[in-house]
Amino acid sequence: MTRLFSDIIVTRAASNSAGFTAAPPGADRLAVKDVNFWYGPKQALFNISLTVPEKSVAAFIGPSGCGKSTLLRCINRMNDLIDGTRLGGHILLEGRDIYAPGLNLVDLRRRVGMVFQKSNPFPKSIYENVVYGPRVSGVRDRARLDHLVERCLKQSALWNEVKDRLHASALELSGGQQQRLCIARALATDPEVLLMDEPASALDPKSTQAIEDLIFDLKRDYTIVIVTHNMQQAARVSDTTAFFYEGRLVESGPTEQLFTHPREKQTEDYITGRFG
Ligand SMILES: Nc1ncnc2c1ncn2[C@@H]1O[C@H](COP(=O)(O)OP(=O)(O)OP(=O)(O)O)[C@@H](O)[C@H]1O
Repeated sequence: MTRLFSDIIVTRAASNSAGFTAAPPGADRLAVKDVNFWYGPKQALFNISLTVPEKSVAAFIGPSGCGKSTLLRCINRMNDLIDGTRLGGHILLEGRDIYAPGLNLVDLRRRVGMVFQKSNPFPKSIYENVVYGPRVSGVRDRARLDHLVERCLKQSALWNEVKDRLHASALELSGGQQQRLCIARALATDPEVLLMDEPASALDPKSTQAIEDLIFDLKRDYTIVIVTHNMQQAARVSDTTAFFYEGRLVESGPTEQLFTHPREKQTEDYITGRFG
């Protein structure tokens, strides 16, 4: 049995000033270990363990309500913002537990960027949207910010469409362009991991294709986790896939294997459209 979401590698090393460690050689970028999660009394995730290799795309799939987005939001501690939530287990970024006491949350969210289903640009210019995070972190140098804007908009394949109107409102962009702008904004803080919660589900086929092409390009530099309802999309963009059902991880592995030779009957029923 080949497993890309392989056994968890937990290695301790001296932490840097931000409370994180350098990646031990061969470590997965991200590891979820025995995670249980509750919204108040309701348990939404049960004993989830998986790993995501560096510079790859992992897709989370499964029927509505199975916990995909909940797990994604645990990876940058977005669920902390909801009263009454509780997590058991560990989520390791470069071998370091992101739920460890004293962890710097601002730094975590810089390192683990997030793109949502519905694009959410700020009501500011294109330029100001991209530089928002770096500005908050204190970057003031104009030349540096200009350079950053160009780099991030190029990385998000938006530069050619907006380079002549960087100071126009972001709200004037099309839905697909706004989503690419949100990706550029997420890239501006130099994340290592990008979380994407159904990033193309509100877009037309052409914009969806643009986002999928972009994900393919971005994995050269970033580790990406995408939640999607669209199984063709998971098959097209991801290297590994994890199938969830009712808060449990049913099966995970290389995408091609999971879609062609699923180990579990439940996975097969889902990917062949028998339920969900
Ligand atoms: N803020 C919340 N408070 C209470 N329960 C929640 C909250 N958010 C999600 N849940 C519950 O947790 C479970 C998992 O939800 P989640 O949104 O993670 O599923 P999902 O697989 O992403 O679904 P979808 O594909 O419909 O987005 C569901 O039963 C849902 O009702």
